[in-house]
Amino acid sequence: MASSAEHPAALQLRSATLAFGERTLWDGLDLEVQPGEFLAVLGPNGSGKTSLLRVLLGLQPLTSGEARIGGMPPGSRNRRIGYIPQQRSVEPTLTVRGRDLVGLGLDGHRWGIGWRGRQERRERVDAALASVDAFDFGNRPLGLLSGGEQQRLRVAQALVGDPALLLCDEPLLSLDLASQRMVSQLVAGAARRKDAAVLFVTHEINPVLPVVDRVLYLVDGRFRVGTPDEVMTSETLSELYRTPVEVIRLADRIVVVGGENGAAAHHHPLEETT
Ligand SMILES: Nc1ncnc2c1ncn2[C@@H]1O[C@H](COP(=O)(O)OP(=O)(O)OP(=O)(O)O)[C@@H](O)[C@H]1O
Repeated sequence: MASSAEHPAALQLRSATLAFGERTLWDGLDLEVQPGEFLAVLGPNGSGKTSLLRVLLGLQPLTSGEARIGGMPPGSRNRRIGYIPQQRSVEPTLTVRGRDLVGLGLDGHRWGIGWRGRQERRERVDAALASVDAFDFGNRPLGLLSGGEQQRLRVAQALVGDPALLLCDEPLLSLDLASQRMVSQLVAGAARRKDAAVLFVTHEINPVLPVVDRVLYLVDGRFRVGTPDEVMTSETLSELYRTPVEVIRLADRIVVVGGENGAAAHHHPLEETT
């Protein structure tokens, strides 16, 4: 559906440029993401993926161009944005419970006050825990949970406020392959049910391939947006990396080989195929 004043895109960038001093991260980026759409953001280290999320969170102004979230400037509708940070393990001694972490996602919402508010809050946290299948370990201390379990709780925290846009910053890092797939499916399933758009920054496309609608691939100031079939080709990646890169389809996986400046290393093909 085309966006309009009544049905604004979940997110819109027009001629968006971000530069730090002499260094331009991306230039003239036009992008529209519709409610319910899942966009994977790929690119090597330093290509500006996290900076893009910071722009959308209203933490980083664009150098030029325009950004809109649900038709509004970034920063003005942050309550309708869910954010999943990079996976990192918490201290084993951390005694905060999973459900308390999820509840933080509701802070600032109107149902936080009074008995009725507390009741509604509990119901929402319960529903979010159930949606990521974390009910069994929601009462256990965070520090005693596995990385995958912790990340499921971060997904629940991001979803509990009913976001229209979900920003995920490499939420799969350091998870094993099974957990990577599970977290990707949970995010995509929950977002589709609620018609939320997803921007999913990832080093590896394979765990999200079954759920991705389009890919934004950033390399050294250049970028390409399209379906995985359009972007994840030898031709397109060779253009983006400015060196021969070969993309091989193996059943339902994409393997990237070659590339002198790190295309293949960035995709960890060996790790992915073993
Ligand atoms: N506020 C800032 N001032 C100056 N340079 C910055 C600022 N924020 C980010 N950068 C630089 O911009 C570049 C892109 O950073 P960013 O974190 O967006 O990349 P990334 O694609 O997310 O990388 P990674 O995959 O390593 O997380 C980096 O070289 C970073 O040092």
